[in-house]
Amino acid sequence: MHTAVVLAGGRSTRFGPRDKAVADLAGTPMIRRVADRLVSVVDALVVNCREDQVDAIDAALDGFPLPVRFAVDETPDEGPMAGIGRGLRAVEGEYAFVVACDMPFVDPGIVAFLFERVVDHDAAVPRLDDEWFQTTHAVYRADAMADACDAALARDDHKILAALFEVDYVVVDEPALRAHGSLDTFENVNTREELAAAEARLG
Ligand SMILES: Nc1nc2c(ncn2[C@@H]2O[C@H](COP(=O)(O)OP(=O)(O)OP(=O)(O)O)[C@@H](O)[C@H]2O)c(=O)[nH]1
Ligand SMILES: [Mg+2]
Repeated sequence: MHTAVVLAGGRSTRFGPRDKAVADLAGTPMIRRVADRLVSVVDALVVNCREDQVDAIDAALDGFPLPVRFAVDETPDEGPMAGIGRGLRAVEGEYAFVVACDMPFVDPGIVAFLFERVVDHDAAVPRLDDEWFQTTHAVYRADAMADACDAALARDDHKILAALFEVDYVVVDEPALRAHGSLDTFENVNTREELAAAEARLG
């Protein structure tokens, strides 16, 4: 049983007045594009967001073929790591792929490979040459990482790496990632300009 946890609890401040999670990207809400890319590699979807986002996201996911569950932030605006922990608590299986709602080119081949690499560990985290850990595009053992998130938050540390470094993680490097899919998987849409660029690529 593999789950995807889609993080959508941010305020999209660089994007503008509206929520990028449900922004139209070439005719499809962004979060729906992310979800649709994952149908072949997971069995269920968990969406982490604020209460005030639920109706719009639920509408965007209307007719999605897998079970969808919402994991609403108890306290909003605690940062993405709090969202990861909250989302992972709602996961039923052992492992979950955590992904930001603004990664519309997420590659199922790479996701499947991360699920392979995480076996016997608590996390499989991509890291490209000369870049930092892709913690919002990683597979986690749900209970271990949720515990690590709670522990970090309890000491008022909101950094994702503070939680990650508490668990047994493996780094998945660029050559391995390239062998399993397109690095476009990590592209994320933060601004209107990036939305236009993504739209252009989708033709
Ligand atoms: N639950 C929760 N998720 C968050 C929070 N902040 C960011 N996220 C999510 O983390 C992911 C990466 O964050 P960003 O790309 O910075 O998105 P954002 O914070 O909405 O956008 P900006 O306001 O422009 O930084 C996105 O999927 C966000 O929805 C938060 O405070 N709580
Ligand atoms: Mg942000």
